[in-house]
Amino acid sequence: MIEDGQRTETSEAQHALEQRLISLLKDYQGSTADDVESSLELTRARHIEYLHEGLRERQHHIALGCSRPWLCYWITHSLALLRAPFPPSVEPIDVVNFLRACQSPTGGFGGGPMQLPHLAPTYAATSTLVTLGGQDALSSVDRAALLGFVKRMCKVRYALNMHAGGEVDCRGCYTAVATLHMLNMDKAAVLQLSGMAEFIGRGGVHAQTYEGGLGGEPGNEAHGGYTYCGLAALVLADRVDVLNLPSLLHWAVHRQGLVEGGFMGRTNKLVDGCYSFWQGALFPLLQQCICVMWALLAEGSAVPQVSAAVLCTEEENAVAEPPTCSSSGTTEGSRATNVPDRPLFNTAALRLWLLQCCQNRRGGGLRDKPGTAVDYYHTCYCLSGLAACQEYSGGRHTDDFPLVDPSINVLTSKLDAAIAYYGSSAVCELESGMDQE
Ligand SMILES: CC(C)=CCC/C(C)=C/CC/C(C)=C/COP(=O)(O)OP(=O)(O)O
Ligand SMILES: [Zn+2]
Repeated sequence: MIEDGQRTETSEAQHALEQRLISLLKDYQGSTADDVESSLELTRARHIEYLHEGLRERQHHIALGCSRPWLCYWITHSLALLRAPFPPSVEPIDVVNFLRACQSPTGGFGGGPMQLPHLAPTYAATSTLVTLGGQDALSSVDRAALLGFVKRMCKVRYALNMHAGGEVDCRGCYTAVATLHMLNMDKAAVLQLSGMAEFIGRGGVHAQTYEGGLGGEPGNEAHGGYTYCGLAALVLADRVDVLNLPSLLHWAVHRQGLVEGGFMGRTNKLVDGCYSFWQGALFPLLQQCICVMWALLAEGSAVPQVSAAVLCTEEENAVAEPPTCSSSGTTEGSRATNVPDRPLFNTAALRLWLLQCCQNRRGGGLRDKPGTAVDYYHTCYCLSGLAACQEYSGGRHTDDFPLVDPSINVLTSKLDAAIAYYGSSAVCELESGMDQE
């Protein structure tokens, strides 16, 4: 907290925002004076304790019986973001062995041992193994069988089933393409078989709505979770050309709550900590597409309003010139080469919302909003949102997060290591005799 005497002119805006959040927080049921008065620090040690407890109790999460690889991912990724090791009583190999038990002999991973393969836990298990890294974890994925499973999910015209006979929405497109990306496997056949570009964008059934965001499936309301899945899938597939990017950017900037600074998932709904990632990560992804977007604007599309919130300073809000593109001007590859010279959303406001309102400072963990309980899903995505704030704040604030790939949400260093491992000649030779469907 800033002491009155120490306040400078530039800290005035931050102080005003802090005061606003404090009075807001006091209004929420269940908040205590202690919650409100604490300083704006990430209470790392408490969060690490909470995550360690989750790893130790992992076997007992019966209520989440079909999401157990997700729990592994939320916890291991959160620990990786906090640069924290596993607790002494749990070895990374325990998690690898558990995920091995979730792997289906027909390819892909189920939500628990002996369950049918499903694209969502397949993405979660793979992200966990990539985050753990090393020979044991990376070699445990049966890549050939997994590709067969993903191809079998492409039987519908447009997009993929989440599991055999299951629902069809943007999550399937994303989890399929993100998993293949982590495993350094060719995405072209799955793109072609699924027609996912035309499912998400123009040219087919079109999940992008009149608002600019994407619905889970064509005809549904635009929603942050599905918008992330659709945009990230198209970035990874190098097919953002099918989207109306100015309209998507316009929708995304207006999802940041003007009062709280957090993001909402849909128009006129409440802000929620987890959208700090689902919505917050849209901006670095859009940044990767920005040269394409400005080319579209040059063709005469409407200019998007880039200012994220009234909380920005005038200088931050000024959009006199298009952002500079520091790369070759293409969207090739999934890495953010075009680091913005100013953030496309209000990173300071989002960070304050997360630190002030979403942390449980005493018990550890992060939450949807004050008055709700912490859980591992919100802990993972609130921390992921904070990491995005750090990276795209143009150096304005740092909470010591490592670099994260916004299209996959694993550490960039871990993703690079996995891609190199799967591309190495030793692994290719080992797998060369395998039958790829
Ligand atoms: C990688 C992967 C599988 C990603 C899934 C992304 C996704 C669809 C996230 C949305 C999760 C969520 C909080 C839904 C709540 O909708 P709601 O209608 O209850 O909440 P609302 O009021 O905030 O819209
Ligand atoms: Zn949430």
